Amino acid sequence: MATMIQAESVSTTQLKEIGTIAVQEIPSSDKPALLLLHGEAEDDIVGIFADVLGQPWETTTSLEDVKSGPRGTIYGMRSSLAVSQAGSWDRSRILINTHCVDGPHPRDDSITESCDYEYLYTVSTFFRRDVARFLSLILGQISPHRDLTKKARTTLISTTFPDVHAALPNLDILSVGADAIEIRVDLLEEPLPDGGVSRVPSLKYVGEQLMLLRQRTELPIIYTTRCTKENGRFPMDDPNLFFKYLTRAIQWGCEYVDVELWLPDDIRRKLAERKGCSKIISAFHDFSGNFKWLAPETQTLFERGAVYGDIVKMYVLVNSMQENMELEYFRTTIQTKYPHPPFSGLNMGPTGQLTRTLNKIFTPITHPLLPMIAAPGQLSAAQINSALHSMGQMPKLDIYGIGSFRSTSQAMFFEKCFNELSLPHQFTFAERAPKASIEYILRRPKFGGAYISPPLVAASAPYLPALSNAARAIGQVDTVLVRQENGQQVFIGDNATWKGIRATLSRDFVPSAYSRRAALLLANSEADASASIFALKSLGIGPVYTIGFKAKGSLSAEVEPVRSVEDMKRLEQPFVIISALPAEKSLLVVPLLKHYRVNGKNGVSNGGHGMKVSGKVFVDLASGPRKVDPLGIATSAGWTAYGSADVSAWTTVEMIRLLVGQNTPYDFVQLASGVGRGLF
Ligand SMILES: O=C1C[C@@](O)(C(=O)O)C[C@@H](O)[C@@H]1O
Repeated sequence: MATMIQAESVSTTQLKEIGTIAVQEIPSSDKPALLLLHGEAEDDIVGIFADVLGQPWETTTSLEDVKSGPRGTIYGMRSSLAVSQAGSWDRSRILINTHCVDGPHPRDDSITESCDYEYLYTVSTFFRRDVARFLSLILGQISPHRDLTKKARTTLISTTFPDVHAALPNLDILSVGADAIEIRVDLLEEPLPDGGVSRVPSLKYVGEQLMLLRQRTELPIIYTTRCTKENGRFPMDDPNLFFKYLTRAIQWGCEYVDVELWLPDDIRRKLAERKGCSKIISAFHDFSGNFKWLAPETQTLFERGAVYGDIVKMYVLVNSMQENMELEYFRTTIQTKYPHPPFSGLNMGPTGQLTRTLNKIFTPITHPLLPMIAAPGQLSAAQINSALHSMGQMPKLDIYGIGSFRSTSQAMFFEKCFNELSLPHQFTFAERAPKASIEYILRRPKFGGAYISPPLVAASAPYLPALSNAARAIGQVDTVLVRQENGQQVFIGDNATWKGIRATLSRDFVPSAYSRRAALLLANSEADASASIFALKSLGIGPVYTIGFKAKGSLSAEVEPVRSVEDMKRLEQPFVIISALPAEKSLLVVPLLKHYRVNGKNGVSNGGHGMKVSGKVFVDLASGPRKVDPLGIATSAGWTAYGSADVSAWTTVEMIRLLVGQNTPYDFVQLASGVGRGLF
């Protein structure tokens, strides 16, 4: 069975001898079993889902075929046919209703109700990465919540648009520094034929608004139906209205669903039972001005929220500084008593702004480009950072970019990002000088971290004794972090490049698409390929065949060199090809791309037995001028192709997260580079 790398942990006690790397068995049932319902003549979506999943697919007219067919095959069926046979459906597969919003068929909510999930899409502009994100979440193959709970501080941007269309042009800027984005469903204003707006937007309207937002952002979405008593517009006379709208949010694959604490227990329980991979934020707001943080009932409120909440949020309107002190006392005592679930607590109103800077879990932020603030006293990310700095909570650090001339545009991006977020840090770019220069920079008094491009060979840097698991296994450090351990400052050598490669690979494919499939890797040396091997192994890839080098290090298990045409003939068909060759050798990959070309439309080829098999992925890590265009050739041969600009942008996102704890959307990195698709 394939092995998967556990790459997250940073070990500061293990020194950098080539030790064993932590591995974890991939669950055997990692190929999901799905049945997709689709509209008449809209079965293309089944092929796309299957392609994203890396699984074969079939369309059928009978549920009996679906039950007896291979589990790994994705089945598609016209929704009208499924409805007539629904009585005999045994729920042995995850049932997803797909609906084409700009297609000819009206959406039938009764079909949605009988399905586990619903996927809404447009064909006029299609977003394959949205399919990958939706499937990865509902299948539990990614966990944004788990990732966010590891961050020291998290924020959410609360959008207050009556129509999401208005947000789209500025979305990348709005979301710089945000870890999640909130859609205030209660603030959406659905236009009515009579020129007015509906009191409660219809599910159809809400679904389409959510779809639009999700197509344009990679941030986890928080879906909120705020009630009238808590500064929202959702009427409170019928709690079932909340149940209906929040259930749909789960079916649409929202990462977070905001569930107000006043809702009856059975509604909150049923939502928790159905939440699947979505997370619940238990929400409580008090605008009375009489709330007491230190009253015994306040702890009870937290405990009630914690029953079904993955996060408990308690926000109250205050008038005095004293109440800020009381909240901070409550925060410390409650999280000492109950470290889980995380507590997001703050005081609203101008007096409470201090607590908006001290809260560390999902602090709501606003942005000058939003039409209005969502609640009294809300601050922007930049305002919070400035306040934290002035209170001594965010000391100024010197962050370095150490590298060659080629990477100076990355340096400019760091500067832009610091400015946009009002971070107090100083960014300095240092040209890589011989030998001791990196060690010298590390010893500067305010050294706060660095990225190093091209990366440093870990074994050549005795001044970096602590390495992350990834840096140790890959043998290369591209990011140096400064952490406090037992009151001591420690430098940690980390590697962000493998995460950039992994993020690129999983942009249009779910992680399980890679599991147990073969990969082909071309490079001049093992060092050039090791971040790719690590990324592939983290996705549970099967055998990795190499051309140009033989792997000998800690990542060499299941990595085999291809030395001859005979070897080539017995190779398993590769699902992914990565070229880590320099630009001038790029053309060497071309015959392979053509040999393993993907036949048919959209990279979907017929695999025999009436089954259609899925497409493949090509990544070219080379940058600089070249004689041929491997990406163009790959695309026309049916491959889904990515270049070094994609990988670099994802790597930059990861570096900024590691070095200054801020989230910058991939699209913002692309945008700020100002040069077409690429930064570097
Ligand atoms: O719950 C909250 C917090 C909030 O009310 C605030 O105080 O910032 C803003 C709302 O959009 C969000 O749902």
